Amino acid sequence: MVSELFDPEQWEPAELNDEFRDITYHRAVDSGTVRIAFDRPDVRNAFRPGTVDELYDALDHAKRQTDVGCILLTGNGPSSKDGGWAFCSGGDQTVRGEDGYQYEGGEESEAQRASEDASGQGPRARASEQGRLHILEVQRLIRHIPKVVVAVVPGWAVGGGHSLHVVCDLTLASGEHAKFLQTDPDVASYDAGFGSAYLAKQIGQKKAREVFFLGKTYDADEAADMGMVNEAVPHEELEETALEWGERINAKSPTAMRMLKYAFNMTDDGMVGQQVFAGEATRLGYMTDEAKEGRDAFVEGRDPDFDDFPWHY
Ligand SMILES: CC(C)(COP(=O)(O)OP(=O)(O)OC[C@H]1O[C@@H](n2cnc3c(N)ncnc32)[C@H](O)[C@@H]1OP(=O)(O)O)[C@@H](O)C(=O)NCCC(=O)NCCSC(=O)c1cc(O)c2ccccc2c1O
Repeated sequence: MVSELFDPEQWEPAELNDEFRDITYHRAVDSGTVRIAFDRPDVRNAFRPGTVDELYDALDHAKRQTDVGCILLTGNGPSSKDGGWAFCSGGDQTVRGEDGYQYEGGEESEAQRASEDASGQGPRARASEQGRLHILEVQRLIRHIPKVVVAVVPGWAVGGGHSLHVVCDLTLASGEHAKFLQTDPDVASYDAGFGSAYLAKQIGQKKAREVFFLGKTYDADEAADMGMVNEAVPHEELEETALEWGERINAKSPTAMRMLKYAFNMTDDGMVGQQVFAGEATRLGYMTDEAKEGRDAFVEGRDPDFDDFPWHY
């Protein structure tokens, strides 16, 4: 069983799924939606460095599927130990070293080993001696991926797990079991980027400071009232609803959705936000006959003739 809320009739294993150890990766049978799930329910889906590598690989794979418009990010459950549910409880504190989270011996998955072999460069420093904080790379991938990423929260979203839901485009939460909590300062950590500053853009400065400085736990309805959760639904309906959201999203224009996501990002993302948006504007430009004329003229060794193309206003 993948997860108690997982309906096996709706999903098939995605490429790479069999090679993952700490996550599962599925593709919807009937729509362009994928489901990526933390799969360490007995530790509230805490992530270790290998988990983060797998998450990055799955997201990067999903990014390159041109028939996929929606990514669901969730946590499998419940815990076999106590029946508790979690989206993600952040970095696994048992493998936290002095400079980040440490790989344990043999933690690399088959997928990582395969990708290292395929590079032809021998083992890269992926499973390194260095501590890692590369969940931040995952955050940036979620932020820039040209698809809608939905955090589907069946239980605890805590610490770095809370920050992950913040950076997702939408959050759908279990009415009964979802709980939102920031423990970063309890364990002397701080996500000083999307996890805090961007959260303040979502729920306001006072509330964001309350989340970190008082460390209260919020249920799904409270989190929705605060503006960091889109909707709370009955636990049993969580994944069904998430799949419906995926279908709604996939029915829309891919270009419009991509441009909208980057437009929403741009005001907060500085020059990188402008670059990402502008890159898509360039792509649209490349698709015009006007651009083809510029390219063809160069290739054919003649002056370009733009006379037929208007100066739009
Ligand atoms: C999540 C909890 C609030 C749940 O409490 P509950 O009482 O329901 O459950 P238990 O506490 O009994 O937990 C069950 C079981 O899971 C283990 N566990 C839970 N969380 C973790 C964890 N994060 N790491 C390791 N293990 C965990 C727990 O020990 C129990 O094991 P047993 O063997 O006893 O069964 C509560 O568990 C909790 O508060 N967890 C810790 C949350 C936390 O502090 N997370 C880390 C925050 S820092 C972070 O995530 C982070 C990561 C980064 O990579 C960053 C990078 C850059 C900047 C910042 C980063 C950052 O802040």
